[in-house]
Amino acid sequence: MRSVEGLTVSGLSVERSGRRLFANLSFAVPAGTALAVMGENGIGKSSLLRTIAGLLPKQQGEVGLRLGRDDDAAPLGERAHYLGHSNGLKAGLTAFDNLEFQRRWAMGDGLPPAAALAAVGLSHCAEFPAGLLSAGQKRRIALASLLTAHRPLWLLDEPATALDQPSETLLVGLLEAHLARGGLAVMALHAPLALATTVLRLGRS
Ligand SMILES: Nc1ncnc2c1ncn2[C@@H]1O[C@H](COP(=O)(O)OP(=O)(O)OP(=O)(O)O)[C@@H](O)[C@H]1O
Repeated sequence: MRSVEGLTVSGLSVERSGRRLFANLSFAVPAGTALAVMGENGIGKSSLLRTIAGLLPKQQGEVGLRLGRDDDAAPLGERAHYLGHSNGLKAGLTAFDNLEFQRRWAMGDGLPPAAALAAVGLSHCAEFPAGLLSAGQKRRIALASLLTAHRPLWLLDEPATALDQPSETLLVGLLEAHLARGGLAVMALHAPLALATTVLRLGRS
């Protein structure tokens, strides 16, 4: 596959527990665009995202992120945010402290926690322990963490889970701003978002 400025996946094969999920999968996600990975439960959407993030081994193939920047040679995982089904929040820490922790852990050069909370409309929850927040509020805190460190590739597994319609609109706004800055997104989705995406539909081989 011809290399593009963006994410390139070529000839990817992944197995879990000895069962092949997909083989020889190739696609490209140009900078400034989003890819929606769709398909039935258990088909391998999360596994694909985790493989791109470097969290799961691949049997064959290549995954590369080239953006024409100085850090092109850096590990992809250091240039990506991965948001899985779990929000990755520490229940006993406040919303603010969760974001501060994640910002430091990612050596973040993005928004400070107060601004990230404001961006997802949760300034009033700053001092709440994350464990006491509602499911949708937790998801919004997880989305706020994307803003605390500039990373070009967002790997989002069903990012709209637990979000009400206004929050889903907020998510789309965050994505649009990220893509407008030349970022990329690969998302596992069951229902399309109100956002222009290319669709990769995984099926049984
Ligand atoms: N830790 C694991 N060990 C072994 N097999 C696993 C593991 N996690 C998932 N699998 C298997 O890998 C397959 C793909 O799972 P995956 O979570 O990638 O699917 P998915 O398309 O994201 O599903 P869903 O829409 O339900 O979230 C499933 O058959 C699942 O049972």
